[in-house]
Amino acid sequence: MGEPVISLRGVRADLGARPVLRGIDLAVHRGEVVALLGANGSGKSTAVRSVIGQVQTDAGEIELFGTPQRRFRDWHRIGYVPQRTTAAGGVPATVTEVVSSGRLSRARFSILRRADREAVRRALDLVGMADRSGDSVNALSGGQHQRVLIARALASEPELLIMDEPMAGVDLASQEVLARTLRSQVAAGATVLLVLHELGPLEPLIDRAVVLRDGCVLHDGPPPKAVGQHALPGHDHVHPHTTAGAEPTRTGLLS
Ligand SMILES: Nc1ncnc2c1ncn2[C@@H]1O[C@H](COP(=O)(O)OP(=O)(O)OP(=O)(O)O)[C@@H](O)[C@H]1O
Repeated sequence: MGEPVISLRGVRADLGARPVLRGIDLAVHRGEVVALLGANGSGKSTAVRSVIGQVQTDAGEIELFGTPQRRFRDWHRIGYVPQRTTAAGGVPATVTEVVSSGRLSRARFSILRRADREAVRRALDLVGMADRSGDSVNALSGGQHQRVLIARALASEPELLIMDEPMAGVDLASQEVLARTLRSQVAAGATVLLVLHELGPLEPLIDRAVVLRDGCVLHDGPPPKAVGQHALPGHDHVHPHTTAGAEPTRTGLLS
């Protein structure tokens, strides 16, 4: 097993008066694909947002690539795809502009050079959106929009990909593109942490599943065999969430 890329030990987080993470242990090793599963409100998004510093934790330790999170600076090594709350953000940006913003963490002085523009182009190619590069993101379908957000995360050529429900509300064709994109990232050695509502088409990729219930780890091991359409019974899915956490860490990761 490779070295831990993500390590959470005894992580607790209260949001408002509510204990949302109640002592989470979670390790993701280099090259692993780990699914974080659990019912609505079990704390999955809060857990991944605590990993990238968007939720302040109240206890426990978080390490990224072996470095305590508070000293970690290499945020370009992480690509984050937030939970999608709307089909488009309402900002009149083009597909290229959105994907380019994911490259800024790599670019010196925030100036995109040729190599950066090529990386943006590669990311767009990977998700099959190169032909839409000049279009406004507001003109895209939900699935296409999600592909753009994934391209944005890939633009920094990250070693670790964290995706919060990448398949939610995504049409079948886009799901296939996303599964193919992930496969190619994994084949190239990426480490992946996925928040999932159901294993679905990503199931063959997943090495291990961590199931949360009520802010605690209920299971850490082989992915549960498909239970109907959903990874867990009784998983009734409702969105979106409000922004959590008081003072997020400045990471350059986009939410
Ligand atoms: N900013 C906040 N303030 C207070 N409570 C919050 C905040 N954000 C989330 N919560 C609550 O924390 C709990 C866990 O939320 P979280 O989004 O982490 O769950 P989840 O497992 O990702 O759920 P889902 O499947 O709906 O995405 C929920 O009860 C949610 O209402």
